[in-house]
Amino acid sequence: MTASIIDGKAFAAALRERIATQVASFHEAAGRAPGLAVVLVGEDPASAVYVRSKHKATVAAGMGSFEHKLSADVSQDELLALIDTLNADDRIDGILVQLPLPDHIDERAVTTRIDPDKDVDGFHPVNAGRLATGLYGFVPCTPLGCLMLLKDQLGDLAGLDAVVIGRSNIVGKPMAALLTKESCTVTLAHSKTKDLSSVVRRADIVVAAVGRAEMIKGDWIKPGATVIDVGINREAAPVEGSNGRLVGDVDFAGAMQVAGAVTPVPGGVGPMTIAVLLRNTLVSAHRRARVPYDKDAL
Ligand SMILES: Nc1nc2c(c(=O)[nH]1)N[C@@H](CN(C=O)c1ccc(C(=O)N[C@@H](CCC(=O)O)C(=O)O)cc1)CN2
Repeated sequence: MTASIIDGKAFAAALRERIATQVASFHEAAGRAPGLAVVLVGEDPASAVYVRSKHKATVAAGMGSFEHKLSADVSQDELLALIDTLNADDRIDGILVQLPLPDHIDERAVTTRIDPDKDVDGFHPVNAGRLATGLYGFVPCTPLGCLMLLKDQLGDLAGLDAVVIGRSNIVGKPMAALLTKESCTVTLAHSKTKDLSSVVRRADIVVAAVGRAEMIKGDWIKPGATVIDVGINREAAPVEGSNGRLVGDVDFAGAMQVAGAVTPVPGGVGPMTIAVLLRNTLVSAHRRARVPYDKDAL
């Protein structure tokens, strides 16, 4: 059996096109474009690439992009003061501080300073609480992107057995909450889970978000299962000066022999993160300007 490959890159491109159409309608109705502020602290090369991609995608969708690049030694107080300014700026509907932050800055202090109603990353405890209790709020981009791919692949998820491997606040926990909301039977597995391979073997849906290259083996997968690989791990470069291969948390070749469908790395979940960020920003703009929007198109 050979699984089908879930093309996250194509799905994300189509979502960004639908968003651009709705941005134009919003602009007409509200007299302004939705605005996204992205804050980058320091020079982490991967973060710089992601922030550049966010800027390009924001502008391409017709939104206003407000970039703030701060030096690696900026103080926490200066960063919090910038967030206060962005919270008060009416042109800005969404605020995102790129993670990871330098060690001297407390990530929790930063994410909780963002106005929950502009928190398009969905990392504020108020939004985590809203998701956990079934209230309307912002959902973190990566897990919401995974859910969109799963629903596109499988339709109704009710009654399916799902395992989420990894319990981070950014991916694992919100993913488990989203799947619970879809009436899946959810297991949230982690580094202390006993006999992980048996837990994975029971699942119709596997979401791997552990951050360990190719940890989930092909023979752990239930035949026909849908596998969503959130991991982005760079292998050591084969020759000095070149880039190592990107691999996910799942042994892709092994999973392809058994699963029904698998997301690749790259080109699976990753591109959904930025497309959903635009979606959350557009939704925020509509809510803040009290302009109704077409939920089904997003
Ligand atoms: N404030 C936030 N910080 C971070 C988030 C986040 O959602 N909010 N997520 C990640 C980084 N990230 C976006 O910020 C991101 C990661 C990966 C991709 C992506 O498209 N990946 C490509 C491969 C890219 C490559 O070649 O390296 C893929 O998987 O196809 C987009 C965005 C951490 N920080």
